[in-house]
Amino acid sequence: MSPPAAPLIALRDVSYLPDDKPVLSGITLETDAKRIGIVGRNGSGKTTLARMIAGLVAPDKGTVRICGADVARNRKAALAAVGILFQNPDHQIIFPTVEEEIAFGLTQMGKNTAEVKASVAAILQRFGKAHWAEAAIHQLSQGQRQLVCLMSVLAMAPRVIVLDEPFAGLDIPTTRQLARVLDSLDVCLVMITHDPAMLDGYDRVLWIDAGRIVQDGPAGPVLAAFTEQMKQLGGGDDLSDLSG
Ligand SMILES: Nc1ncnc2c1ncn2[C@@H]1O[C@H](COP(=O)(O)OP(=O)(O)OP(=O)(O)O)[C@@H](O)[C@H]1O
Repeated sequence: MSPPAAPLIALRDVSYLPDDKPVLSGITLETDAKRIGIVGRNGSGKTTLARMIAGLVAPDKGTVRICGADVARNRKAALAAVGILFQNPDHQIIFPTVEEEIAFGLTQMGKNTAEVKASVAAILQRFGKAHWAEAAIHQLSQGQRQLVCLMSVLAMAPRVIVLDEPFAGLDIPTTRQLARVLDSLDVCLVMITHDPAMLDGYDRVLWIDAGRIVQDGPAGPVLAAFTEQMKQLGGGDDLSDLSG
């Protein structure tokens, strides 16, 4: 009998304490769910958690494994297991043309020149964007640049994709088009958002506050409780959270 497959996502008692400041505390999440949402107020730790799941931030305590790989320590395994899409495509893009940008991650994974070329062509073809290959990225719109980032991630065929508010700053049609692309993907999506509607139909939602999980469960009840509390807080006049 073969050993049981490792969970898609396994965070065990994870904490992150830069300069002894608890940004994340005691986060545990073990799941094979395909659609996971993360909600929470500004500064609650969502982006830090996203970066940790993607292996870009190492925990000070606990372990983060994606498909069995310790993503902070094994970067090559991390690249194959998990991809991340940031809110602002300009924080992700480093190359001047679309094909160079998509090729980068594939090269990092150790693929040879022919494999990289074939994968870049295949992903552009899949999205009907073969004509973008040599396009200058800075001449594309923000939505188009976000699509380049998504294609770069998908070309690497990760099992898990972390999305950190991927629609912020995009117009309604672009948001809906990209959301449909994401919905159609047979991969695990971990979506961070301030918009509960984006998590409609999700399997599981984590609500984090001050770096801790305050609720973790099916989307319906967690989002209802979260929305209610956000409305209550928004109804008050206390701006102390925003004081510098
Ligand atoms: N390396 C670090 N050193 C010190 N503080 C940090 C570090 N990383 C994150 N923080 C702090 O941790 C808190 C959580 O930040 P994070 O960006 O994860 O929150 P967030 O929930 O994504 O916020 P937002 O919704 O506003 O994007 C912030 O106060 C941030 O300044």
